[in-house]
Amino acid sequence: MRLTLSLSDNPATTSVERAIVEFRSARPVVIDGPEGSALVVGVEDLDEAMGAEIEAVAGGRAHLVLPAARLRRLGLEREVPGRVALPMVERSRVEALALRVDSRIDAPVRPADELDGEALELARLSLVLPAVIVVPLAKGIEIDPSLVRVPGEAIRGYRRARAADLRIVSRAPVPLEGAPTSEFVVFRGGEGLRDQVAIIVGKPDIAKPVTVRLHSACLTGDLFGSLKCDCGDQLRETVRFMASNEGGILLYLDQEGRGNGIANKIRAYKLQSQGFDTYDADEVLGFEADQRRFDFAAVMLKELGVGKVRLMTNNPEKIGALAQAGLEVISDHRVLGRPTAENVSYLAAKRDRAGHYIDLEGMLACSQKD
Ligand SMILES: Nc1nc2c(ncn2[C@@H]2O[C@H](COP(=O)(O)OP(=O)(O)OP(=O)(O)O)[C@@H](O)[C@H]2O)c(=O)[nH]1
Ligand SMILES: [Zn+2]
Repeated sequence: MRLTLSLSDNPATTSVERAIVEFRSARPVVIDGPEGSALVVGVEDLDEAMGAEIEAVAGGRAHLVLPAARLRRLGLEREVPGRVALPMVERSRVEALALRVDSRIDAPVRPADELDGEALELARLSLVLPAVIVVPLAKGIEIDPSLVRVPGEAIRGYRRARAADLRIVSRAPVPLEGAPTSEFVVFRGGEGLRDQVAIIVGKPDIAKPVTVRLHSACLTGDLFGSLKCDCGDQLRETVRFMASNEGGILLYLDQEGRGNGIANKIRAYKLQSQGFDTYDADEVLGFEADQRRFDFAAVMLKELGVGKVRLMTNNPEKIGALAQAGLEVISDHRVLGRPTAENVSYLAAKRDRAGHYIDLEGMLACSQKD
């Protein structure tokens, strides 16, 4: 008898998720495109054995793909990702080209093709360093049939498909300090299968504009009170404000490190300890200023029945994303943490380089009064 039960109603999304698991486990995957297929592996995972295997199948056609941000840091003015033929650079230099601050590029860089771009997107979705080795596969070449294959097109459409698919899987009251009437509502189906959480504080009237905060996870700041950012203060101040006013909804979004993941954020912190600011450090690693998308937050709010929001934020991107998704957004409420010696330059960079509405002088004056 043949089992006909379908494993998924969306095979494209499923194949991307399998590819993410493989990528995070340091196993190569095959991306299929209209022009052909390629074997792809993250630079982070390139060890001697993997390198030798790649050389065996590559026949001189393997290349290193780097995002535009990284190429800029290597001294090239680029708007699009680029590729360097691996036979032109020593394998031992690959990691340096992907990561090292003092690295220089001395081989020709050609524009990446569509499949190269999809390989980089897979690395980003997998929260590994966005630097990949791509090996175009010659027609008819035999490869291990247990390797996971994913259509490139599915990678490109993944974030959008996932956002549309979020569903509530559990909810329960969780009394919080200072906000005893709070409920946690867990959504499943986000990017990379990461769960997203809505915390309903008090009893907001959803017929009126609801006070809302989209809060991207920050392990160091939210949980440990890191002095490098303002996240912990913003989180607690938001809950306190909602509890002592008409209630509200806080979306706690699994977007650690502006969506780059905790490993890349701590890599960026290491670079910051060497003098790079928050955006430059991310650029060295190959990330543009902000990886996050907030369209799925609008889906969560709509599922909770919310149509009008009063958004607590300083970030114009969040305001734009919710408005774009069809929510009515009032955005006159800023959330200011405490400026510290360690976070003023971070706050100034957000204001000057990402256009966040941060009145740093006002914050400093306030904190001196306290
Ligand atoms: N990559 C990177 N991420 C950081 C750094 N410092 C903080 N973060 C992350 O930045 C994000 C901050 O998110 P939010 O608190 O939502 O803040 P925001 O985008 O500044 O917007 P608002 O607070 O709403 O004004 C979290 O995901 C943090 O983990 C850093 O130096 N580098
Ligand atoms: Zn933080």
